[in-house]
Amino acid sequence: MFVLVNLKTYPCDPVAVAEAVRDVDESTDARLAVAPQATHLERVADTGAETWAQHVDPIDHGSNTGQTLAESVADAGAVGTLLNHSERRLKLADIDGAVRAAEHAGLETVVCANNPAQIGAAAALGPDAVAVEPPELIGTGTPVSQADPDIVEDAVDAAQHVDRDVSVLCGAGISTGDDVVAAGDLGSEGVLLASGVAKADDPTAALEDLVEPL
Ligand SMILES: O=C[C@H](O)COP(=O)(O)O
Repeated sequence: MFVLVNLKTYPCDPVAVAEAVRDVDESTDARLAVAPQATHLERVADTGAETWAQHVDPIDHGSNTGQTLAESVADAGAVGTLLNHSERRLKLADIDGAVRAAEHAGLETVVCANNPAQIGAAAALGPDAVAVEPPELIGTGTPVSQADPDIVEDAVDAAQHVDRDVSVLCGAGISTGDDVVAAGDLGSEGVLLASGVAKADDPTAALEDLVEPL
């Protein structure tokens, strides 16, 4: 299972969380990664933790003030990027452009979507993975795998119908090892989570709990 921890703009210490991700990753067969804010990418990557960007724009080098260039996040040490997160929605053409920009920079891609229909559309763009996240469950602590298991199974079916090479993650409210196991039982190959680790008093303990049953 892939456990991708999005730090959003939570007021946590990104380096401390990254060190916890690195250390727990070494103790499990699961794959762990962390997605800090763009300004923290280099410091986080320097810890040795697998580091992802939260977003890149569908642009090349040039006159794009204030935008995030895929090559720049790769230079900072990121190996992948989220795209179209529920809190950073893009138009379809821009998701397509951002997937191409990320690929050009050598970044792995996870395109987020709200529901199975959007997952099918996202999978058709050829990312490495898609992540289904019902927005109403994000940050609630109520796991999608428990509150809406059908959405995960339907997302897996939708993605496989389009492209069997596209992995499916699920997210929203995931915070325990049981949630991760339930996600896997529904056909998900990983989880995307944030508050369960970024807001934890002890991120290492939270991560250990997430991977303990794997
Ligand atoms: O990127 C992570 C997701 O939005 C899930 O957030 P959450 O784990 O706080 O529900």
